[in-house]
Amino acid sequence: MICTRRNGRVLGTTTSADQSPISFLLFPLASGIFQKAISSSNAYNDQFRELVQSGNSIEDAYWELVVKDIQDACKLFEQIYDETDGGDGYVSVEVSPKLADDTEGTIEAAKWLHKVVDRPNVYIKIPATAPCIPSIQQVISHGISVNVTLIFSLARYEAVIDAYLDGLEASGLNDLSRVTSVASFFVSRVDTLIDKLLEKIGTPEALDLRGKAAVAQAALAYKLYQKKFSGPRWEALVKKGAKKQRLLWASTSVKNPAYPDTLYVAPLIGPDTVSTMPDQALQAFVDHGAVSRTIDSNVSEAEGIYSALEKLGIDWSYVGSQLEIEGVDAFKKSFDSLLDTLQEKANSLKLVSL
Ligand SMILES: O=C(CO)[C@@H](O)[C@H](O)[C@H](O)[C@H](O)COP(=O)(O)O
Repeated sequence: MICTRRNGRVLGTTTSADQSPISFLLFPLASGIFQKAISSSNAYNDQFRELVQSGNSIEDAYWELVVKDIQDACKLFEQIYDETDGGDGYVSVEVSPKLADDTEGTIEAAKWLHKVVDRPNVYIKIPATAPCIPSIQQVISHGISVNVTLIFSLARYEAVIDAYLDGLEASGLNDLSRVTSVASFFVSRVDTLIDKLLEKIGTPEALDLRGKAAVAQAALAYKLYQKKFSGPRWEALVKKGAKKQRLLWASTSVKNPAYPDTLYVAPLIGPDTVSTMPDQALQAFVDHGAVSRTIDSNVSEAEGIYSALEKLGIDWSYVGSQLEIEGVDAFKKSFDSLLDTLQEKANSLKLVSL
């Protein structure tokens, strides 16, 4: 397992049981990360001052700063991208979360970002909300690589895979090897919500299932991945160079301190998976984790847990929608708070904002 750090922050890692060498994959630039960088340093001051003084609104200035950062990061990772023939070395940048229910707006924003960043190793990050599923399909069909984020349920994950396959098929490209995607499946938040529901039920059986739902669902997601990326439909795309849409585990830090600190990393290791680990999860894994193929080592147990939860009255579709609402809301809040931070920066630099 190899990880990459910038300014002391772990950008991401991949773990795999049967691929060697294993290389770093993804630099996700989310608005929260950018906000931290901008508020805790003066590194952006000159560029920001120039942008606002030349008439840009705060939000336009944000996009200019982001595009420049993403281009720089893409350059940094270009070698990995080239060496792995476009398998690794991506940088991810998200469209505005305000567009999460706007199909057309998301398509336009993704095309714009892809055009202005103008680097082969950029992922345009789009949420897996129902209105954005057709956006993902369209964007892929234009040959743009996508990080699909905020996936919380198996049903939505299947729609995401279908959007990728449909998009590749609709692209009309003879060489599909440069159109790639990751599907960001969120893990720990599933337990956070389901544990609360189980505590409400309160029976010994329910309480015993706490802390098991998220990993079980992730294992079933991997089973679905294996099924969808095999068979005649997939083989026809492989002939044109198509690459599998890799499963990316997001939300991997443990939220309940009673749980093992590698709970959302150690059992989710398998070929073609990506684990995005914050410092806390990474340090725990480096300290006492072991790399071995675990993701499909006990699928029948995962199926048993999934259906036991259903029998207890846990509605997986409710869980998926509720987490999606909360996830989109958190992304929007983070984006708004980033713009507030930029406004404060403009005030402190005594710039007149528009
Ligand atoms: O959005 C993606 C990936 O697409 C995530 O990597 C995201 O940046 C972070 O991992 C998650 O937001 C962190 O989740 P959590 O620990 O706050 O539950």
